[in-house]
Amino acid sequence: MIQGIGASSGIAIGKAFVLPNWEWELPEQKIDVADLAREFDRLYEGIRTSKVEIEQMKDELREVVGPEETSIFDAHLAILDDPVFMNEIQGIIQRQYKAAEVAVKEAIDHFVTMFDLLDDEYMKERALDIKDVGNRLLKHLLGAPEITLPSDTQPFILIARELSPSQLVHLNPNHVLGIATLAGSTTSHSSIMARALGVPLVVGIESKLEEPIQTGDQLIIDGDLGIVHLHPEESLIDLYTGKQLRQREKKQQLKQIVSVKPVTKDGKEFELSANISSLKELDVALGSGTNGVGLFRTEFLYMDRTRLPREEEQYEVYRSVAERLDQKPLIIRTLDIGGDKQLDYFELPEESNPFLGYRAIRICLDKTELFKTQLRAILRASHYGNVKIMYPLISSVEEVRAANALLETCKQELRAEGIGFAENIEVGIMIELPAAVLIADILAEEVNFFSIGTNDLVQFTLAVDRMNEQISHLYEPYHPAVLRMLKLTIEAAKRAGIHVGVCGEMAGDLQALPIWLALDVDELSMSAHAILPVKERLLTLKQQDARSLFDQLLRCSTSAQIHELLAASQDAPIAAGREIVTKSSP
Ligand SMILES: C=C(OP(=O)(O)O)C(=O)O
Repeated sequence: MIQGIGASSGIAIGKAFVLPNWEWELPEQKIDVADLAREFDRLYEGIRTSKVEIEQMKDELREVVGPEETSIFDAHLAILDDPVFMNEIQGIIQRQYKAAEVAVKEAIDHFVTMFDLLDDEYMKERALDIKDVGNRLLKHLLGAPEITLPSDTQPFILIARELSPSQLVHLNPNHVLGIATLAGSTTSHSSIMARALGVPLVVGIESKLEEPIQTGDQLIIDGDLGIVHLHPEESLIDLYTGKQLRQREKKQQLKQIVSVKPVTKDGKEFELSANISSLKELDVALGSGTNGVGLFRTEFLYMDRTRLPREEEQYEVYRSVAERLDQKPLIIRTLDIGGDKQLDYFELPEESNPFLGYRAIRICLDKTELFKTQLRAILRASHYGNVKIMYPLISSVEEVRAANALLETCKQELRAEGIGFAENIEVGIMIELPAAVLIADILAEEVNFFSIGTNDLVQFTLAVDRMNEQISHLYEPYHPAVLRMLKLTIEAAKRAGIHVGVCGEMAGDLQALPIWLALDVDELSMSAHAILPVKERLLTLKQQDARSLFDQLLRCSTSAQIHELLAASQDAPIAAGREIVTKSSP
C-alpha cells in the first residue's frame, strides 16, 4: 500500500502503464562524418512524415470548413519545400556536424528571430508558421511526446513522474482508468483537469514507493483516500470492486435530481454551473443539468498544438459551446497561461516566481494582437448564445480599462466588417488577488460580474505556492484570512448590485456550501462531476442556519476550528447555536 494524496476521487482497478520520459532532449554531442548520410535520411523522413500529417489535417478541415480555410496548410507545406529554410538546416548538419533535430531547432530560432525583428505583421505571422512547421518536424525527429495507448489497447492506469496540463489534454478518459503521479499537488491544473474528466488521481507517491511500478503491474487507485495498492490480493480487489459498484450506484441515484431546481429548504436558489476546458467536458456538464458554463478555461485550446490557434479556429469552438448551451450562460475566460500552464511554442521567460510573473492578463495586455484575436473570436461567437467575457488575474482598474479598450477596438472592427456580435456582451473579472479583493468596491463599478477564483486567491492570500508539495499543508482554503477575503468580495458585489459567483475548487466542496449560502452568492461553478453531489446537499440546507454558522466561523481563530464547525454541520443539519470556544469577532 502506497500512501499519497487523493487529488481526484473514485476508484480504478487495472494494469499500470508507465509513461516513458517526456523530456525533449536535444543531443549535445556532434555527429561523426560517417553519420552525415544517416542524419540527412532522418531529416528527409521527418519532412516526409510531417507532410503526410499536414495533408491529413488539411483533408479533415476541408470537410468541416470548406477549401478556403485550408490555405494555411499549403503555406506550411511550402515551408517544408522552401530551399532557404532547408539549406539552412542542411548547412548546419553538413558544416557543423550537428544532429538533424539540433539543426532544425537552430534554423527555426534563426528565422523566427529574424522575422520577429521586422516591424511587419505579415512577417510575424510567417514566423509563427515557421515555428509551427518546425515544431512538427522536431516532434517527428525526437519521437512524439504523446501519450500513446499500451499495445494491447486495454484501458490502463497511468503512472508518471508528473503530468502537465498540456500532457493531460491528450488523454482519452475512456482509456485511462486512473492516474498516479510520483510528484504533484492537489491544486495544480493537472489535478483540476483529472477531476473534470472524472479520472481518479493520487499524487505525491514518490517518497512512499519502495519498488518502482512497472508497466503491466496490477494496481488499485483509491482517489478518495489517496492510496495506491501495488500487486493487491484478490480479496482486496473484491473489496474495492464492491466499493466501486456502490459509487456507481450512487452516481445513478443522483441522476434523479438532474432536473430538480437547486433550491434550499427556505427558498434560496443557486445557479450551479460547470467549469470546462474543452468540448468533451461539456457533455458531462449538460448531463448534470448545469445552469451554464461559469468558467471556460480557454488556455487548453492553446495547448496540444504547435502554434497559436487562429481566430477562426477559436471562433468555431466558442460558437459550438455557445450553441450547445442554447442560451444558457457561457463565461469565457480569456487566456490564462503562465505558472504551470505553459505552451511549448510560446516561450515564456524563465522567472523566479512564475505565478507572480508574466502571465494571464499581463501577457494579453502586452501581446495585444494575440489578445485581440481571442476577443474577436469570442465576440463573433456571442452572436450565437449567451456569451460573457471574463478577464483573469486582475489587480487594478487600469487593467480592466485597458482590456475593455481593446475589446472596444475589436467591436469597432467587427462592425466595420459587418460581422454580428452581442453589442451588450457582459464583461466580468476573476477576483483572485488580495489587491482585487481590497478594491472590490471600485472594481465592481467597472464590470458586470465577479467570479471568485479561490484556487489562486488562497495561494496569494497565504503566500503558499499551490504547486509546492513541501508546503501543501499550508494551502488552507478554510483559513480565517480567506473567509474574510470572501466576505469582503461578496459584500462589495452585493452592494454594487452585480452578479457574483465562485469558480475555484471551493465551489464544488460540499463542506463550503454553508459559506456560500450565508454570503448569498449567486453562482457556484465547479467540475461537472461535482454538480449533483453539491445539489443533493443544497436541498437539505437552510440559508438562515448557514448565516448563524457563518457568524461562528468568523469568530474562529484557527482553520482547525473552522473545519471542525463545518464538518459538524455536514454530519447533521446545521444547528444554529452549536458553539465551540472562539474568540470574539475583531
Ligand atoms: C478558477 C481559478 O483559476 P485557475 O484556472 O487558475 O485554477 C482559480 O484560481 O480559482
